[in-house]
Amino acid sequence: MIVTLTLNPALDITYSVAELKAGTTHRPRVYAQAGGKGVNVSRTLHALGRETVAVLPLGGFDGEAVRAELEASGVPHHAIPIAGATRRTVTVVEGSGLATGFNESGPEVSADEWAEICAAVGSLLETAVLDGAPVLVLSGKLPRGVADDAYAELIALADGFGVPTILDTEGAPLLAALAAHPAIVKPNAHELLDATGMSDSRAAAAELLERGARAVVSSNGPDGLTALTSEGSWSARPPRIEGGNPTGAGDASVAALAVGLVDGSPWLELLADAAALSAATVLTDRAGVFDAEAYERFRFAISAHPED
Ligand SMILES: O=P(O)(O)OC[C@H]1O[C@](O)(CO)[C@@H](O)[C@H]1O
Repeated sequence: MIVTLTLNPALDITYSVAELKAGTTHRPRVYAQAGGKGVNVSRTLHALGRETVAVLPLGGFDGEAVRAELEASGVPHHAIPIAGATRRTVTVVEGSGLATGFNESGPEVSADEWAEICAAVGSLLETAVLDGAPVLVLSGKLPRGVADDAYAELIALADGFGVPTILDTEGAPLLAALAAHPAIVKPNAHELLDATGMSDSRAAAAELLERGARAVVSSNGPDGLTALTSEGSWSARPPRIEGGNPTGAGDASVAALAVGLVDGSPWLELLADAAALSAATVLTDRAGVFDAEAYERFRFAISAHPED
């Protein structure tokens, strides 16, 4: 069982246009679906036939739309009602594959709502532990009202059940979480440099390891993924893709990392799979949706290699 938690979910809207031209009117192709990083991870895992549940606070009109879409698409979920209104995230994707995002900041989560979220995660993990070896995935930006050490608190909670965590976030919440020893942190290259204030990715990943992460996997778009642990470093590069939609490609790699953690896969296999799933996600118009045929092809074509 892979439990994902998206503290600031969204009604994810994708506008596909040939080219974005400021100051003009566009008539886009539109997709609207439940989103936020952890939701995309659960959607991917569900499509892979893996057991998952997406935990998310929901409120307001768009929160209802998110809930209805999750019901319709069959992604297992556990919603915690909140007073604030769930946000929208809008991505405009051009034919070239260039994606421009507009991520609203989202609602405030009260202290009581935060306590309910923690209790829900705790009881899901407690049950999941009885059924096997679960993993907890923590993804995305924190909502207002929740302290920067929220992820640290959740990692400690999971640790109490012996459950490893994968964390995909940025900035202060990422840094605050490291001392709680997440099994894997997955910042993208920009977030990695931004969090550490460094200019070299390898040194920045080493810094996160030094501060407590057990493994650092950084994603760098078409350049692929690099993992760093105390045992070594490995990289995998996806095939070159023209066009598509890169939104949610990082979430697909987190889904693959979670599967690898559950299965106990070696890093070479795990990274190659993450690069393949993420590339197969770029090929589709929608975040959190991958091209199954391409995924099978890429899995055999991509191999990871150790870094010096
Ligand atoms: O939590 P944020 O960092 O604002 O990211 C949310 C967004 O990220 C995505 O999951 C893509 O990774 C979008 O679907 C969108 O909902």
